[in-house]
Amino acid sequence: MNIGVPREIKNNENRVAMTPAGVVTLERAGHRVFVETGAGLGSGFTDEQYIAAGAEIVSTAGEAWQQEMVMKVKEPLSEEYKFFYEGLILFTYLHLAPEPELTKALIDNKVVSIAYETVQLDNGSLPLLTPMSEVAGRMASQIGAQFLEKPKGGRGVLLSGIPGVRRGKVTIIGGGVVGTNAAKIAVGLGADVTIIDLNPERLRQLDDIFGSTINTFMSNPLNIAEALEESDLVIGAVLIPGAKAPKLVSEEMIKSMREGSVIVDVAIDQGGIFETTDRITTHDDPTYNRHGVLHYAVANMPGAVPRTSTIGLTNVTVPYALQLANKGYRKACTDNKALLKGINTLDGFVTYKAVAEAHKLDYAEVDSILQDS
Ligand SMILES: NC(=O)C1=CN([C@@H]2O[C@H](COP(=O)(O)OP(=O)(O)OC[C@H]3O[C@@H](n4cnc5c(N)ncnc54)[C@H](O)[C@@H]3O)[C@@H](O)[C@H]2O)C=CC1
Ligand SMILES: CC(=O)C(=O)O
Repeated sequence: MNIGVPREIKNNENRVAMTPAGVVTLERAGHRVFVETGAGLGSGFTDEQYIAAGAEIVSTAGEAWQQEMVMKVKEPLSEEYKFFYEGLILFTYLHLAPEPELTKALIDNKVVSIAYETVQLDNGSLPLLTPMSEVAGRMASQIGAQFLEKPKGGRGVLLSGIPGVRRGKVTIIGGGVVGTNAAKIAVGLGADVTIIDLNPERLRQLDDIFGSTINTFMSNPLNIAEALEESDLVIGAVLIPGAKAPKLVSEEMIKSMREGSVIVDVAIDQGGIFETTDRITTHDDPTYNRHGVLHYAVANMPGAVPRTSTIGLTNVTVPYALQLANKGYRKACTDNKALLKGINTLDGFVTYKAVAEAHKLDYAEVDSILQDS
């Protein structure tokens, strides 16, 4: 199969969908990889390294996009929709629930879109989301600590406190991969950490992992409201796979927070869990102030640490890309049910229920389309 790897064009998105090591894996299996010139530079991979690995360098995005399968990191931006064509296999993060226009463009052009974030194993885990959630979770506490500094607009709180002065309070809503990794860093910084989750079993696991270094609470509006009133930093880390994030924090709750507190809505890629994170920010201009609270809502946080992120991402995506390339998407997805769950649009239909519900579009069972065609 011919595989294209375009350069990412989102603001400060320095990751790339394939490393030279990934090229070697695919090339040895008999596939050709076409990398847009300069695509790897942000992650420290030169064109020469790709050529040495067996890739062909193409000078335009169009040439990378005209291949049978395109691998990307972030969802295509509107200026990339013109590259869609019927039957294109697009393997990337998509986050379609908050993206009606992208969903429509994929359907109209009958793209076979396979979203990294909905590839799901039988145990419910999301193997192609996990490494980036690890990165974003760890970054969330680091970023929150930074924006709590006065010159950055925060209330001037040092999360660790010092002897004689109390520690800063961090509340993490959602105790999955992002939440756990955010907690690791926040605990390491010496903060007073609370994790709120809806799943009692998950709260038990967190209690086992962190012991008395954290507090755990069941997710309900009262517990969230009480935690927010006294938090310096709140991290949004909830996910319902494929669906729009639930708005768990109301504008009233934000108003109850102290001036200069910070929220980091990691779940913004699925629409965000705060009523007031009604817009996505960028690494260039990452925060805005609402009711005296600094809001950070960058949807591609790992793009800021591309060396770590690109390697972490491709470690997990390349084995799935190899299955798609070796067998074609129909057989690969029929043989591997985790990959099948990744298909969000096919033959002009939305095949992921939560996405269809988010846009009030007809939903078609992916199995039935694969059988019919
Ligand atoms: N902004 C960015 O750059 C990035 C964003 N993300 C996003 O971060 C979000 C979280 O991802 P993961 O941690 O990997 O998901 P996960 O599935 O590991 O964890 C989600 C957690 O939310 C909990 N949850 C569900 N409903 C809840 C509720 N009503 N109240 C409290 N907790 C609830 C679940 O029980 C689970 O523990 C996703 O939207 C993901 O796409 C991930 C990586 C980068
Ligand atoms: C998960 C995701 O969207 C990202 O890493 O940018």
